[in-house]
Amino acid sequence: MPEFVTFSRNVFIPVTNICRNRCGYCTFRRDPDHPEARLMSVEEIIPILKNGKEAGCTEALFVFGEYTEEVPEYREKLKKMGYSSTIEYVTELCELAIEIGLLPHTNAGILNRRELEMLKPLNVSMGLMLETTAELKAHCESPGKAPSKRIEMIRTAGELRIPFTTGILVGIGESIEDRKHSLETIASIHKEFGHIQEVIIQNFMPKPDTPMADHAPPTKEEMIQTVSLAREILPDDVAVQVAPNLIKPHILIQYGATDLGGISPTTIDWINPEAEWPSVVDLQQMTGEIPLKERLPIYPQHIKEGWYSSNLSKLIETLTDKNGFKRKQQ
Ligand SMILES: O=c1nc2n(C[C@H](O)[C@H](O)[C@H](O)CO)c3cc(O)ccc3cc-2c(=O)[nH]1
Ligand SMILES: C[C@H]1O[C@@H](n2cnc3c(N)ncnc32)[C@H](O)[C@@H]1O
Ligand code: MET
Ligand code: SF4
Repeated sequence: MPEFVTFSRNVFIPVTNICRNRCGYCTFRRDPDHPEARLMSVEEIIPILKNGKEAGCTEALFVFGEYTEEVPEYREKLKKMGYSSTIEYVTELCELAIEIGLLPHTNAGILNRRELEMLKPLNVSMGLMLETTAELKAHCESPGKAPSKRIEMIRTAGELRIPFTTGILVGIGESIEDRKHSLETIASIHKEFGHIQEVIIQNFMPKPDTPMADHAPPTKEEMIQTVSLAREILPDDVAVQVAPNLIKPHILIQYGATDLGGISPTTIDWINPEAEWPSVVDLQQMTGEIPLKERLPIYPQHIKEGWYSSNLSKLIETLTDKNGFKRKQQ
């Protein structure tokens, strides 16, 4: 059993759901002509950030469809808003979040080295799920889910010393051997660069009206097995994260999960909108005798090692205690 289990409080900003990929399991993505296709404006985002700050959140989680610029309708929308590229817009959003007092964590799918370099000074951490190293039908219409591309970006983030979240999506048609190989791949990248803070073992949730609507989700036993495998394969300084709105965490903690990811008092999980966030009190009930500890979206080891830019040092300092966890409010 771990000494404690960690989580963070975030606001989830689904900046755009337009995406060049078409993953078989995803309901986040919308076609550009769909009534729910969106590119959120700064005016829409500011109150969400402010609400989150007031509710005690520390993290602004910005999520995007991937390389939306490859979709012409989106490019025009962005231009009308006054931005020449998505990355330019993301930098402005991150600056806003910092001004309001939240630490940015961006997951915009695949980004190149130049884009990562632009975001590093404004993000305390970034994320990209490896998903799997297997070539699967779920990803046959998603060029950005090619394992080699994902591995390349995770490695580049390491070279740039960006604290990083990655993970695997469990139950999308991969075998146990594939899961093992995916986790070994992540472990070997981490051994080279030391930037991976957490690996999410995310259980696939079938969604209606998707190609994988009738594909069975992983069983509890499979999840236990995969969490155990992750704990065995990953170095000790990497947290194993499970999502407490998608699966009951107690048993998974016994097998090696040490983090419950971001939960939000003010926003929904836009990727799994049907799965409500537990409150902190619910979380404590779920973890039972194991104490909970609130962390920031940058882990203590990376704070200690100074893996953040000077733009972020003041905010990190006011939010942390002497051990690099969230400071208790006075
Ligand atoms: O609310 C969610 N947060 C998700 N997060 C956020 C995560 O829970 C926290 O932002 C990190 O633990 C950092 O604190 C992700 C972050 C990534 O970098 C990559 C994938 C995910 C996936 C989810 C998700 O499905 N739902
Ligand atoms: C942000 C992450 O959310 C995950 N994701 C996308 N769709 C689903 C789903 N139906 N069930 C669980 N996780 C999903 C992917 O792993 C993506 O990378
Ligand atoms: C909404 S999914 C998260 C970000 C990105 N579209 C990816 O799949 O990597
Ligand atoms: S999971 Fe991400 S990359 Fe795949 S379709 Fe959804 S938004 Fe696009």
